[in-house]
Amino acid sequence: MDLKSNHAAPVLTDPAAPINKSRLGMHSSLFPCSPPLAVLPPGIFLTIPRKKTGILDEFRSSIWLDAMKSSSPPPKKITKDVSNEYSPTDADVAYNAWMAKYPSAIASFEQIANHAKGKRIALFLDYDGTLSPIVDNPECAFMSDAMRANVKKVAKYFPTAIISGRSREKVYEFVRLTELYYAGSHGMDIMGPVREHISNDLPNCIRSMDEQGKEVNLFQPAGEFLPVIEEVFRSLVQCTKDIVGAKVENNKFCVSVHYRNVDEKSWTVVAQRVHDVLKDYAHLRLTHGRKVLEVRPVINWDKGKAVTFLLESLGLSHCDDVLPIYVGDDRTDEDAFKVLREGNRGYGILVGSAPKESNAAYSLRDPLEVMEFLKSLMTLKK
Ligand SMILES: O=P(O)(O)OC[C@H]1O[C@H](O[C@H]2O[C@H](CO)[C@@H](O)[C@H](O)[C@H]2O)[C@H](O)[C@@H](O)[C@@H]1O
Repeated sequence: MDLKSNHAAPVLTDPAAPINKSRLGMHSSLFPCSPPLAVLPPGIFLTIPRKKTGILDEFRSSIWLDAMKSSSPPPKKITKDVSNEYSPTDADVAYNAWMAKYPSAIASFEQIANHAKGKRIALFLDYDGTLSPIVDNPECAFMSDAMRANVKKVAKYFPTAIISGRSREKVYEFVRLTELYYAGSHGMDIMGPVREHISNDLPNCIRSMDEQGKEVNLFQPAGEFLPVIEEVFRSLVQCTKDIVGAKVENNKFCVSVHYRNVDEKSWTVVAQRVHDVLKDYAHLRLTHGRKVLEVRPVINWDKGKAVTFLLESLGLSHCDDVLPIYVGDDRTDEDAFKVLREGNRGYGILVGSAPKESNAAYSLRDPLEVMEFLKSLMTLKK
């Protein structure tokens, strides 16, 4: 299949029109109505990108720039006047209204605990900005030992998975806990427990070994894209090398172009260069993360689908007594929040202190609060 074409512009949002799924080399049993995989999301299919020229015109350039600017707002500061008396600003009022809509998962813990009564919790955790603080250098986004210890403890009581935009190998290097399940590349690379009916039905799901030599299922729905992603990674490195502060990260099934350390005046240059490379790849799309442009295959797969897949792999689908909880800070985590909200199954918890619309039900300010929340969760152990 030709994953490269010179007639399309990179897709900025998920377009709708499906094309023949067999072109992706996937077995038809991946698709709906084939029990026992009926809980898996509807088919993984490619979509037809909009035809466009290779020029990032002024209008679209400003849309990119707005999205880039809003992608990682600074944490909320409480305003005090000079006499040190609290004087709420419009921003404070907006923040309080936002907190009323997305209450603190710590302050509302009793409510969460009541809902969890008689249920088995399944925990899903994002990595960057959730378990580790956001830092300038992505190579240095280490989680604290205290956080690692708490994740380890919580995983003793509840099945726990990390779902990250990083490559699975990289996120494992950071977390280094063997008792967890890992999904890298925004859920496009999942290592989960062995479940015969899944590996038998999905050609992109193979039996493999984890670091400890334990048998696992490895599901890589975008496997066919590996060479294209490699090629795009190299092109992006090449074409951004003269932009001071730009950094391109290979996340295996997706590529991150970081502009956190690029002077804001050059953000449009970053956008233009990424656009210039992607215009030749009709089957890649672009999403925005926290001061990062993320290039990924146009397949119908995201963190939400990864949650559904893992619940199925863990034998926790179709169970009324399971309460999935997903904690994440980024736009890509919204897909997972949405799956939980729409299925009325559990809670999304948004990490952050800058008001934004979300499909989450609760919020936590930062990774420190995430750790406090994990400690509280442990009080619910059976
Ligand atoms: O899904 P996640 O685990 O949250 O991964 C999303 C991206 O996280 C990383 O980038 C972000 O964190 C960096 C370190 O704090 C920060 O420098 C960067 O600005 C953030 O966007 C990671 O480097 C990306 O590859 C992930 O896609």
